[in-house]
Amino acid sequence: MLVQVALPVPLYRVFDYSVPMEDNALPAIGSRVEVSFGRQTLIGITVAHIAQATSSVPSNKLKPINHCLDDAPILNENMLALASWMARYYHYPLGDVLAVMLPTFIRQGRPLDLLITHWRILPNVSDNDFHTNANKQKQQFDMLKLHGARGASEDVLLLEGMQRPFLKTLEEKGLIERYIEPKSAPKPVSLAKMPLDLNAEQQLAVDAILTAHNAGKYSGFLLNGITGSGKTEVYLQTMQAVLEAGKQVLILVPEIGLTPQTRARFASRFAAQIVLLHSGMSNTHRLQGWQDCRTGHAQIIIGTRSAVLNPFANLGLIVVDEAHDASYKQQDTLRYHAADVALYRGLQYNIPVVLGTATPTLEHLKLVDDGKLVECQLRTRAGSAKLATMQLIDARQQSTHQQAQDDGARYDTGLTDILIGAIRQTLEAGDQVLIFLNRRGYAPVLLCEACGWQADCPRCDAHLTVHYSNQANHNSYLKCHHCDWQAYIPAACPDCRSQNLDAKGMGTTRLSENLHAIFANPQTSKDLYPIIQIDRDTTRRKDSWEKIYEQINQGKPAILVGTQMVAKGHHFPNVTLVCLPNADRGFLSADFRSPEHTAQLMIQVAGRAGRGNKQGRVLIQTLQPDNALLLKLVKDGYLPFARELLQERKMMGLPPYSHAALIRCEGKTLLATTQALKDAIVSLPAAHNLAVLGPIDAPMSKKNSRYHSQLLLLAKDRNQLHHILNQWWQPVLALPSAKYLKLTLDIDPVGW
Ligand SMILES: Nc1ncnc2c1ncn2[C@@H]1O[C@H](COP(=O)(O)OP(=O)(O)OP(=O)(O)O)[C@@H](O)[C@H]1O
Ligand SMILES: [Zn+2]
Repeated sequence: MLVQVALPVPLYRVFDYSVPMEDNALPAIGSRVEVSFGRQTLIGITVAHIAQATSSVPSNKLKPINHCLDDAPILNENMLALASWMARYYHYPLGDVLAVMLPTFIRQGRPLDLLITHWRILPNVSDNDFHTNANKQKQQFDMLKLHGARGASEDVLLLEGMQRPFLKTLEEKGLIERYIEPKSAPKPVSLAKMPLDLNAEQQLAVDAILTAHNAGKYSGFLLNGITGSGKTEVYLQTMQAVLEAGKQVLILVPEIGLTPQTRARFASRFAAQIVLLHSGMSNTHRLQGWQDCRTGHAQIIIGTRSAVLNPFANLGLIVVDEAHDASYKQQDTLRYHAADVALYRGLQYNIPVVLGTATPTLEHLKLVDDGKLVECQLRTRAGSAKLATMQLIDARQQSTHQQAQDDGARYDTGLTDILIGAIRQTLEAGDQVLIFLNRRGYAPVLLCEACGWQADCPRCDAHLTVHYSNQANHNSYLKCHHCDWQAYIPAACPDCRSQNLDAKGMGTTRLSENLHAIFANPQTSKDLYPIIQIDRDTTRRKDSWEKIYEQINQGKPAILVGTQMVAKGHHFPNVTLVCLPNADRGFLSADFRSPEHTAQLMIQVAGRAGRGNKQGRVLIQTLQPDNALLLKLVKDGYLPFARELLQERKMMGLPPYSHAALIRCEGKTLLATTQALKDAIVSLPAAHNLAVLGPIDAPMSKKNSRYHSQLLLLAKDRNQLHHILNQWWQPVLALPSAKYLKLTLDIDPVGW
């Protein structure tokens, strides 16, 4: 007998190896083996046993495995089935699929059992054990103290800023100790807090999901509930029954929303083993989390996209929160969509899968129409909160506020007087204001007023963003938000030498500055209200988002200025006014998906208003107040708007009424990338109901000094599309041009 091994190489096949005589048994299917591959040594997964006679490799060419790494399979049938389904559906090599699925340490062949060092404070040690001059030690001691009697793992402590030498010193002084936490079977989950009384619609949703759970059947649900309708409470009460039945629950959350607050929402309801899985974790923790899912130690698993690829001992429910969120689609290597994979896994385990959102994607609405998802609607806000009112402000007719500069000249703040009046009124009433601007930095363009020169990225088809701050540290530079290229701000125009360079447009930093100028005390120029900027620049540091979060939750009047980071599921009860000074631009974009995505973002941001006891309102400042789509969204709300878009897509035969595959080609010149796609089309099987669009230059065709062309296949029938790709895609990758170009395939792309 031989073993067939899936190896992490970009080849669409598995490899046959023999097993040395002295090995007593064949490596089990699902276990890791180390093999020689060319001149490399690789670690792969055993996926089958075959008789030598059936191998296509002649026996004198067969190589033996070096050794088997596992006594028992690390991947069960369920996981292997998942891998092979993903390989088929996404047309991606099996070995590479497995490489994406597995934690780094598993791929590197490390043992499964990790011994993670924990540190804790010894009992009877108190603050008095420190001398006054041991400040730094005391500070480190206090950090550990925050973790209570159980302490925390070394990894976590180092991440928080503790330093190893100090841990050692404190240990030598007999103040703290290290220990290895024994893993015992988790205790049954119990309630830490009483559930809320559900309203009728919430109850219907919980009942529907639990009916599927009790029957042990797969069922996909779209929990379509407006912002603040209490979807979380539906998750919690459904989870309760599932956890009490001794099953695990997986909750997927968008990339950015994964803050300690997410954990706290679940930890405050259940006394349970909760495991967090996200991209910022160390390899040690990723492996530990993977093991905890696999052994059943983890009872509630909260994770971003890739958590859906984990092995689970006894999964009972999957929740995909904010299911519309773009971060669920992986945009490189294996381009999977976590919500689609979640549905597949639900089928595998015969369990319910809940996709929760206030702004369902058109794909999910179509699945409801097709009877593939059961829709549960929550049409009102939970508790006493009311949905905020939405109002358009015509920025063409309203004058924008002019602010005087030190030299007396006036500049335009980009905010209409109506908006400023509403902000002032809200602050004076003791409430908070949220202003949404989806652009970080100071300004999106640096322009020469004399000759029209603009500062562009030398590596991308994009303007450089001006990062500029008036504050003391004078940190000014130009930066490309696509490739991170940085440059100094030139003193004069490189083309015409004019010194008349001007930053055009508005980023969050500039808007915050304008707000300082407008709302500060005119005598002292001190802020009367804090202005809190929330974007990737201000939350880069580990704990900065948490600090901001705390400050907001104190509830004092403040102005929050944020990018889409603030749109995602946050609950700030004192925000009563939400302003969108120019969020509606997306309705003008050429991308047919842009209105859908823009509307989702607008509704999510708007949904942050009035979640507490006071009525909220939303002001949308626009230059296109007659735009039919915008009017529909504001007047009728998201669902009727989405239904209208869906109707348009149907008429035009666009997804979800057709199925798409996007082929991208990346190379040194557009000529080469376009030609490669033309060569590829030649072998495309002729088919009815298949539209071939392109090759065309990709949007932003130059990125990071590489050029991109693309080709789109649109088919009426999904099976037909996959049938064609099965015949066509692998030969395309074998074309001569594919050797020096990068060709990728994206199934169900979310943008093109
Ligand atoms: N049945 C209920 N009775 C009273 N209050 C409730 C009930 N259900 C939920 N709530 C409260 O309503 C608030 C909003 O709920 P939640 O954050 O779950 O909304 P959501 O639907 O997730 O909104 P979003 O989509 O905007 O994130 C929370 O403070 C929650 O405690
Ligand atoms: Zn760039």
